[in-house]
Amino acid sequence: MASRVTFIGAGNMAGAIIGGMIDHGHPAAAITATSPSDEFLAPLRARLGIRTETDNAAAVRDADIVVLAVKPQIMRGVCEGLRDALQARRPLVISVAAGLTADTLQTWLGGDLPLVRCMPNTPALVGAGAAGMFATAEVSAAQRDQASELLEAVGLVEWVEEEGLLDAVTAVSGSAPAYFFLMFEAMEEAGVKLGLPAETARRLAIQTALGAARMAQQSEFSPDRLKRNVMSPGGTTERAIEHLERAGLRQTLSEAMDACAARAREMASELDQR
Ligand SMILES: NC(=O)C1=CN([C@@H]2O[C@H](COP(=O)(O)OP(=O)(O)OC[C@H]3O[C@@H](n4cnc5c(N)ncnc54)[C@H](OP(=O)(O)O)[C@@H]3O)[C@@H](O)[C@H]2O)C=CC1
Ligand SMILES: O=C(O)[C@@H]1CCC=N1
Repeated sequence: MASRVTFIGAGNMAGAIIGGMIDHGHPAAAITATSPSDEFLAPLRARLGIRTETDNAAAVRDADIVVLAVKPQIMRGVCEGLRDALQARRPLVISVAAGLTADTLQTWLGGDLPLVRCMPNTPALVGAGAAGMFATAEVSAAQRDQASELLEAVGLVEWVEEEGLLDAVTAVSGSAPAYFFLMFEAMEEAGVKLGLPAETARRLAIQTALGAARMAQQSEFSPDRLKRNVMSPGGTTERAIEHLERAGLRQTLSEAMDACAARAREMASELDQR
């Protein structure tokens, strides 16, 4: 029988994982999502066939897995409201919140629950997610497998053995779809300046990213070698890559990712009011 999974919060991230799970064959009737407003839940219920609830504690009473998917800033109230129901049932709890440590979450939840911290990303919606996962000591091997299975249904899963590394995962994959979307915007704008219709430039840029990603994933060669294969000596790509390197693309990306990970750490200390 499929695990009964309850999502606390039904926004962008929960919606992406739920959509991917259903596409991958998880029965919609075994998925529950909660939100304060039924007005928001009604279309989800109609579109996906999942169960919905406005009462978080009621929604976890028969759950095997509970995914905490609300904004970090409201997580404390949500956890405290769930504490009794979760302590009574002790399901596997998976938090997808950025920058909220397992210690903080355990304190809010009353302690000692099997808790996995997960940093997923929104391409889970199309089955191409990438998630970093960290298991606390309370998580059994079987529960770790359960968490893997859930997230593998919507993409790649990488476990880290040090919780702090989830901040690096946030920089490399959790926040990173936005870096690529920014690049699509910029390439479309540049393509238009070069005379292409916007739609044509957008389609070409996106398809190229998809092709490059698939090649990098399937090839035996490193990204550097694949890059060099495109660069004919004295040709057009060489000119473009020289420009990107001179303009400091690597440094800019590195600084952006440092800022991302630093913000996750900052959020952890801002929100840790145990
Ligand atoms: N978006 C992303 O790409 C990623 C997000 N995350 C993490 O996922 C979490 C959710 O982010 P995201 O999905 O973007 O945020 P959203 O704002 O899209 O979703 C949060 C949802 O929680 C609902 N909500 C608010 N209060 C409650 C409550 N008391 N009980 C139940 N549900 C409630 C909100 O409803 P309403 O709108 O009505 O308030 C909303 O539907 C965050 O912790 C974030 O760090 C992690 C990785 C990637
Ligand atoms: O921007 C954020 O805080 C969340 C976490 C990772 C992606 N979105």
